[in-house]
Amino acid sequence: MAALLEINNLNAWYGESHVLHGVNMTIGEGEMVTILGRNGVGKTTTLRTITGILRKRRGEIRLNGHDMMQVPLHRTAHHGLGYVPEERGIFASLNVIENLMLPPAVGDGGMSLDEIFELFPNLHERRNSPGTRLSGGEQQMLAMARILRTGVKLLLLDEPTEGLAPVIVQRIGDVLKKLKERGMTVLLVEQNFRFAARVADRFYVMDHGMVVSEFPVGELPERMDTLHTVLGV
Ligand SMILES: Nc1ncnc2c1ncn2[C@@H]1O[C@H](COP(=O)(O)OP(=O)(O)OP(=O)(O)O)[C@@H](O)[C@H]1O
Repeated sequence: MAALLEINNLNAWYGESHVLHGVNMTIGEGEMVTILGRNGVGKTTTLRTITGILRKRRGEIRLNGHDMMQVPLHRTAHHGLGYVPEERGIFASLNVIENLMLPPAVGDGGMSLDEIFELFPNLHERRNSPGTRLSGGEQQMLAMARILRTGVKLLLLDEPTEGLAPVIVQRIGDVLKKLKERGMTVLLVEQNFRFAARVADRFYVMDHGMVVSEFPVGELPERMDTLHTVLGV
Protein backbone atom coordinates (compact mmCIF):
# COMPACT_ATOMS: atom_id res chain seq x y z
CA MET A 1 0.00 0.00 0.00
CA ALA A 2 1.39 3.40 -1.00
CA ALA A 3 1.97 5.82 1.87
CA LEU A 4 -0.29 8.86 1.75
CA LEU A 5 1.08 10.48 4.89
CA GLU A 6 4.61 10.08 6.22
CA ILE A 7 5.70 11.71 9.45
CA ASN A 8 9.29 11.46 10.59
CA ASN A 9 10.78 12.71 13.82
CA LEU A 10 8.08 15.33 14.30
CA ASN A 11 8.68 17.76 17.14
CA ALA A 12 6.35 20.59 18.19
CA TRP A 13 6.24 23.31 20.81
CA TYR A 14 3.64 25.53 22.46
CA GLY A 15 5.87 28.50 23.17
CA GLU A 16 8.75 27.10 25.22
CA SER A 17 6.87 23.92 26.04
CA HIS A 18 8.19 21.01 23.99
CA VAL A 19 5.15 18.76 23.45
CA LEU A 20 5.95 16.35 20.58
CA HIS A 21 9.25 14.52 20.88
CA GLY A 22 9.90 12.80 17.57
CA VAL A 23 6.61 11.33 16.37
CA ASN A 24 6.87 8.77 13.54
CA MET A 25 3.81 7.59 11.63
CA THR A 26 2.98 6.29 8.17
CA ILE A 27 -0.59 6.15 6.90
CA GLY A 28 -1.27 4.15 3.74
CA GLU A 29 -3.73 5.27 1.12
CA GLY A 30 -7.22 4.10 2.10
CA GLU A 31 -6.19 3.18 5.63
CA MET A 32 -8.06 4.11 8.78
CA VAL A 33 -5.69 4.62 11.67
CA THR A 34 -6.49 5.53 15.26
CA ILE A 35 -4.23 7.30 17.74
CA LEU A 36 -4.81 6.16 21.30
CA GLY A 37 -3.30 7.59 24.45
CA ARG A 38 -4.07 9.14 27.82
CA ASN A 39 -5.13 12.78 28.18
CA GLY A 40 -2.33 15.23 27.49
CA VAL A 41 0.08 12.86 25.68
CA GLY A 42 0.00 14.91 22.47
CA LYS A 43 -2.71 13.35 20.28
CA THR A 44 -4.51 16.59 19.42
CA THR A 45 -1.16 18.34 19.09
CA THR A 46 -0.12 15.74 16.51
CA LEU A 47 -3.17 16.54 14.37
CA ARG A 48 -2.68 20.30 14.82
CA THR A 49 0.96 19.98 13.83
CA ILE A 50 0.16 17.91 10.73
CA THR A 51 -2.39 20.51 9.60
CA GLY A 52 0.10 23.31 10.27
CA ILE A 53 -2.09 25.17 12.78
CA LEU A 54 0.78 24.70 15.19
CA ARG A 55 3.71 26.22 13.32
CA LYS A 56 6.47 25.81 15.88
CA ARG A 57 7.48 22.41 14.63
CA ARG A 58 10.43 20.48 13.26
CA GLY A 59 10.76 17.19 11.39
CA GLU A 60 9.23 15.80 8.24
CA ILE A 61 5.59 15.69 7.07
CA ARG A 62 4.95 14.37 3.57
CA LEU A 63 1.51 14.10 2.02
CA ASN A 64 1.52 12.20 -1.26
CA GLY A 65 5.28 12.77 -1.28
CA HIS A 66 4.84 16.53 -0.99
CA ASP A 67 6.80 18.37 1.71
CA MET A 68 4.06 19.87 3.89
CA MET A 69 6.48 21.70 6.20
CA GLN A 70 6.82 24.33 3.49
CA VAL A 71 3.09 24.74 2.88
CA PRO A 72 1.36 27.74 4.49
CA LEU A 73 -1.76 26.95 6.52
CA HIS A 74 -4.21 28.42 4.01
CA ARG A 75 -2.84 26.08 1.30
CA THR A 76 -2.97 22.78 3.22
CA ALA A 77 -6.54 22.00 2.08
CA HIS A 78 -5.40 22.33 -1.53
CA HIS A 79 -3.01 19.44 -0.89
CA GLY A 80 -5.91 17.27 0.25
CA LEU A 81 -5.72 17.68 4.02
CA GLY A 82 -8.98 18.10 5.93
CA TYR A 83 -9.20 18.59 9.69
CA VAL A 84 -12.28 18.27 11.90
CA PRO A 85 -11.29 19.62 15.32
CA GLU A 86 -12.81 18.46 18.59
CA GLU A 87 -14.79 21.70 18.91
CA ARG A 88 -16.30 21.11 15.41
CA GLY A 89 -16.51 24.80 14.43
CA ILE A 90 -20.10 24.97 13.21
CA PHE A 91 -21.30 28.51 12.52
CA ALA A 92 -24.25 28.99 14.85
CA SER A 93 -26.06 31.61 12.79
CA LEU A 94 -25.82 29.68 9.50
CA ASN A 95 -28.09 26.80 8.61
CA VAL A 96 -26.94 23.32 7.59
CA ILE A 97 -26.75 24.06 3.87
CA GLU A 98 -24.94 27.35 4.44
CA ASN A 99 -22.42 25.66 6.73
CA LEU A 100 -21.92 22.95 4.12
CA MET A 101 -21.38 25.38 1.27
CA LEU A 102 -19.00 27.65 3.15
CA PRO A 103 -15.59 26.07 2.47
CA PRO A 104 -14.64 26.15 -1.22
CA ALA A 105 -14.04 22.89 -3.06
CA VAL A 106 -10.28 22.54 -3.35
CA GLY A 107 -9.80 19.27 -5.20
CA ASP A 108 -11.41 16.70 -7.44
CA GLY A 109 -13.57 13.98 -5.97
CA GLY A 110 -15.40 16.06 -3.37
CA MET A 111 -18.89 14.85 -2.54
CA SER A 112 -21.91 16.56 -4.05
CA LEU A 113 -24.71 17.76 -1.78
CA ASP A 114 -26.81 14.79 -2.93
CA GLU A 115 -24.06 12.35 -1.98
CA ILE A 116 -23.63 14.07 1.37
CA PHE A 117 -27.33 13.90 2.11
CA GLU A 118 -27.34 10.22 1.16
CA LEU A 119 -24.50 9.59 3.60
CA PHE A 120 -26.03 11.79 6.31
CA PRO A 121 -29.84 11.56 5.89
CA ASN A 122 -30.47 13.44 9.13
CA LEU A 123 -28.55 16.46 7.79
CA HIS A 124 -30.99 16.49 4.90
CA GLU A 125 -33.90 16.52 7.34
CA ARG A 126 -32.29 19.41 9.19
CA ARG A 127 -30.99 21.23 6.12
CA ASN A 128 -32.70 24.52 6.98
CA SER A 129 -31.97 24.44 10.72
CA PRO A 130 -29.46 26.91 12.11
CA GLY A 131 -26.27 25.61 13.74
CA THR A 132 -27.60 26.57 17.18
CA ARG A 133 -30.49 24.11 16.84
CA LEU A 134 -28.37 21.06 16.01
CA SER A 135 -27.59 18.30 18.48
CA GLY A 136 -23.95 17.40 19.22
CA GLY A 137 -24.22 14.42 16.87
CA GLU A 138 -25.67 16.52 14.06
CA GLN A 139 -22.91 19.09 14.55
CA GLN A 140 -20.27 16.36 14.33
CA MET A 141 -21.81 14.99 11.15
CA LEU A 142 -22.05 18.48 9.66
CA ALA A 143 -18.41 19.18 10.51
CA MET A 144 -17.38 15.97 8.73
CA ALA A 145 -19.72 16.51 5.79
CA ARG A 146 -18.45 20.05 5.25
CA ILE A 147 -14.90 18.76 4.86
CA LEU A 148 -15.93 15.85 2.63
CA ARG A 149 -17.54 18.27 0.17
CA THR A 150 -14.22 19.98 -0.43
CA GLY A 151 -12.48 16.96 -1.97
CA VAL A 152 -9.97 16.01 0.73
CA LYS A 153 -7.78 12.91 0.46
CA LEU A 154 -6.83 12.63 4.12
CA LEU A 155 -9.34 13.27 6.88
CA LEU A 156 -8.04 14.08 10.37
CA LEU A 157 -10.71 13.63 13.04
CA ASP A 158 -10.29 14.63 16.66
CA GLU A 159 -12.49 12.60 19.01
CA PRO A 160 -15.52 12.46 16.71
CA THR A 161 -17.63 10.55 19.24
CA GLU A 162 -16.94 12.68 22.30
CA GLY A 163 -20.07 13.39 24.33
CA LEU A 164 -22.37 11.60 21.90
CA ALA A 165 -25.07 9.02 22.68
CA PRO A 166 -24.27 5.38 21.76
CA VAL A 167 -26.77 5.34 18.90
CA ILE A 168 -25.11 8.39 17.31
CA VAL A 169 -21.64 6.91 17.86
CA GLN A 170 -22.89 3.85 15.98
CA ARG A 171 -24.04 6.06 13.12
CA ILE A 172 -20.70 7.85 12.90
CA GLY A 173 -19.03 4.43 12.77
CA ASP A 174 -21.32 3.50 9.86
CA VAL A 175 -20.35 6.71 8.05
CA LEU A 176 -16.64 5.99 8.52
CA LYS A 177 -17.10 2.49 7.14
CA LYS A 178 -18.81 3.89 4.05
CA LEU A 179 -16.02 6.45 3.62
CA LYS A 180 -13.54 3.62 3.81
CA GLU A 181 -15.38 1.81 1.02
CA ARG A 182 -14.96 4.99 -1.04
CA GLY A 183 -11.20 4.83 -0.42
CA MET A 184 -10.93 7.72 2.02
CA THR A 185 -7.85 7.79 4.27
CA VAL A 186 -8.56 8.69 7.89
CA LEU A 187 -6.38 9.43 10.90
CA LEU A 188 -8.41 9.81 14.04
CA VAL A 189 -7.86 10.47 17.70
CA GLU A 190 -10.29 8.50 19.80
CA GLN A 191 -10.82 7.70 23.47
CA ASN A 192 -13.81 5.46 22.76
CA PHE A 193 -12.04 2.19 22.48
CA ARG A 194 -14.95 0.09 21.25
CA PHE A 195 -15.69 2.59 18.51
CA ALA A 196 -12.04 2.71 17.47
CA ALA A 197 -11.85 -1.08 17.37
CA ARG A 198 -14.82 -1.16 15.04
CA VAL A 199 -13.48 1.26 12.43
CA ALA A 200 -9.67 1.18 12.59
CA ASP A 201 -7.26 -0.96 10.55
CA ARG A 202 -4.35 -0.04 12.78
CA PHE A 203 -3.46 1.75 16.00
CA TYR A 204 -0.72 4.01 17.24
CA VAL A 205 -0.38 4.41 20.99
CA MET A 206 1.17 7.68 22.16
CA ASP A 207 2.77 8.56 25.46
CA HIS A 208 4.83 11.60 26.47
CA GLY A 209 4.71 13.12 22.99
CA MET A 210 5.93 9.97 21.19
CA VAL A 211 4.52 6.88 19.53
CA VAL A 212 5.25 4.01 21.92
CA SER A 213 3.57 1.19 20.03
CA GLU A 214 1.80 0.32 16.82
CA PHE A 215 -0.32 -2.70 15.94
CA PRO A 216 -3.03 -3.88 13.52
CA VAL A 217 -6.61 -4.33 14.70
CA GLY A 218 -6.19 -8.12 14.61
CA GLU A 219 -3.76 -7.92 17.55
CA LEU A 220 -6.21 -6.02 19.70
CA PRO A 221 -7.43 -8.95 21.85
CA GLU A 222 -3.92 -9.94 22.96
CA ARG A 223 -2.99 -6.30 23.65
CA MET A 224 -6.01 -5.42 25.76
CA ASP A 225 -4.35 -5.92 29.16
CA THR A 226 -1.35 -3.74 28.28
CA LEU A 227 -3.60 -1.12 26.73
CA HIS A 228 -5.78 -0.88 29.81
CA THR A 229 -2.62 -0.16 31.81
CA VAL A 230 -1.15 2.33 29.31
CA LEU A 231 -4.42 4.14 28.72
CA GLY A 232 -5.63 4.00 32.30
CA VAL A 233 -9.10 2.84 31.24
N1 LIG B 1 -2.57 25.79 23.51
C1 LIG B 1 -1.70 25.19 24.35
N2 LIG B 1 -0.73 25.88 24.97
C2 LIG B 1 0.14 25.27 25.78
N3 LIG B 1 0.15 23.95 26.07
C3 LIG B 1 -0.80 23.20 25.49
C4 LIG B 1 -1.79 23.77 24.59
N4 LIG B 1 -2.60 22.78 24.16
C5 LIG B 1 -2.14 21.64 24.74
N5 LIG B 1 -1.09 21.89 25.54
C6 LIG B 1 -0.32 20.90 26.31
O1 LIG B 1 0.29 20.01 25.39
C7 LIG B 1 0.26 18.67 25.88
C8 LIG B 1 -0.41 17.79 24.86
O2 LIG B 1 -1.77 18.17 24.73
P1 LIG B 1 -2.78 17.50 23.69
O3 LIG B 1 -4.04 18.30 23.72
O4 LIG B 1 -2.11 17.28 22.42
O5 LIG B 1 -3.03 16.11 24.37
P2 LIG B 1 -4.05 14.98 23.99
O6 LIG B 1 -3.29 13.72 24.00
O7 LIG B 1 -4.80 15.34 22.77
O8 LIG B 1 -5.01 14.96 25.23
P3 LIG B 1 -6.53 15.42 25.36
O9 LIG B 1 -7.33 14.23 25.02
O10 LIG B 1 -6.63 15.79 26.79
O11 LIG B 1 -6.73 16.59 24.41
C9 LIG B 1 -0.47 18.73 27.21
O12 LIG B 1 0.50 18.77 28.22
C10 LIG B 1 -1.23 20.02 27.16
O13 LIG B 1 -1.38 20.57 28.44
